[in-house]
Amino acid sequence: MKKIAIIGAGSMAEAFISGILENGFIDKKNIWITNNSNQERLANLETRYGIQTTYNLNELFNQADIVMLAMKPKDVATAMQSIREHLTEQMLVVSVLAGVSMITIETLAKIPLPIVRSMPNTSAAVAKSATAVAVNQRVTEKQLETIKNLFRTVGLASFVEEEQLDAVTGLSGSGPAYIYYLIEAMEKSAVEVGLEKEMASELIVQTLLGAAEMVKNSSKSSTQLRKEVTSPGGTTEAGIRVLEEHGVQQAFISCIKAATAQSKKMGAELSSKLRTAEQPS
Ligand SMILES: NC(=O)C1=CN([C@@H]2O[C@H](COP(=O)(O)OP(=O)(O)OC[C@H]3O[C@@H](n4cnc5c(N)ncnc54)[C@H](OP(=O)(O)O)[C@@H]3O)[C@@H](O)[C@H]2O)C=CC1
Ligand SMILES: O=C(O)[C@@H]1CCC=N1
Repeated sequence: MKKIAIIGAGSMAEAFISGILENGFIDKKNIWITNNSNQERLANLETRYGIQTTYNLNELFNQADIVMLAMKPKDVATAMQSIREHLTEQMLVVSVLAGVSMITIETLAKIPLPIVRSMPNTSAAVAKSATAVAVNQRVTEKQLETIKNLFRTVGLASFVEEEQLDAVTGLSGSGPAYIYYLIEAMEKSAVEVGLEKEMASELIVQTLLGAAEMVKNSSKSSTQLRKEVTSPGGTTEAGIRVLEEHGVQQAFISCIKAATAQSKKMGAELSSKLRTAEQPS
């Protein structure tokens, strides 16, 4: 049975744990987690999921097969400094960090390691993450199998080139937030057009699920499916005209480009900081 040690106990780590436990891929006795200092958060996770929490790094890393890095990118250098003496070349390091390259992680670890750079999303909590994964050349065939199983336990997982991960981050890593933003707008408008909140919420969710299933299962493009809803001179046409007038589609395109650029920027800033720190003064 695999043991996983998770460093960082925030939203992404919790979504992952919840998804893993739902499918029983790793037993809760073998899911270990730590954070920086928020003891209350660890106690809460322990109570809710029955997983193991500790600030004792010997206990955390003892016989760990997988080490998951789940802190914010800005905290990775400090975190790696405290954990690196516990890492061994046999441990598979799985990062979910936006923007941070495998080379940066290896530089911080100071030892050669099998590394997986992934970009899941918080829908891992309901086993519906859209995850993209890149691996370095030290990852063995057996570890590759483990990774496939791990990520497929929490949703869909595709292997990509590392260069593509910033774009994946802008698209599907941040993606749930764009959809929640749309839902927020639909909820507000539902009340304004006179619908009761709870009922409107059910209609919105079902509409999104239905549209997603249609795109997934139909041979028609999303454009074609949209056109089929839009009767000439009808309600949809009136609504879409307003979206077009406000440049909503273009705004979404710019949004995904901005998020992609931010992922690249965070990674570049971190590696430039590391280079500066390495230079002799
Ligand atoms: N949220 C999301 O939708 C997604 C996030 N990600 C990536 O996941 C990572 C985590 O994001 P998220 O869960 O949202 O972040 P959160 O801010 O919710 O959680 C960050 C966690 O990291 C811990 N931490 C900070 N410094 C250290 C340290 N030195 N040692 C150990 N733990 C530390 C914090 O502990 P404490 O509370 O004690 O300070 C906290 O538990 C990020 O790198 C992000 O890019 C990827 C995909 C989606
Ligand atoms: O906002 C962020 O930086 C993280 C990465 C992808 C989703 N959340």
